[in-house]
Amino acid sequence: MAGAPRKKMVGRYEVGWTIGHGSFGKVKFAIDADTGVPVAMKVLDKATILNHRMLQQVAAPPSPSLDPSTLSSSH
Ligand SMILES: Nc1ncnc2c1ncn2[C@@H]1O[C@H](COP(=O)(O)OP(=O)(O)OP(=O)(O)O)[C@@H](O)[C@H]1O
Repeated sequence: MAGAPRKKMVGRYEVGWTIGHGSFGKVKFAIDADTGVPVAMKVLDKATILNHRMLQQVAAPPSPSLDPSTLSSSH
């Protein structure tokens, strides 16, 4: 018996399907497992980060602006 499919977790976020694609990677639907709040999680392409010298920004300490944005009705 295979059982239920494994949930992919990134930190406290349960990652789901791909919502869209942008210039720097893709955006995934995710749920904050602690609160149940749905968010949009941007997944950056490693090669693009290196090419654009964005590594310092990505490695910076977490700040509110780096948190996955809450899904908005504008998208
Ligand atoms: N907060 C969000 N809620 C719902 N969907 C989103 C959200 N943010 C992004 N998306 C979806 O993901 C797609 C890609 O978004 P993303 O921000 O990566 O690209 P972008 O708008 O082209 O900006 P960038 O130039 O930074 O790549 C959007 O077109 C939209 O479909």
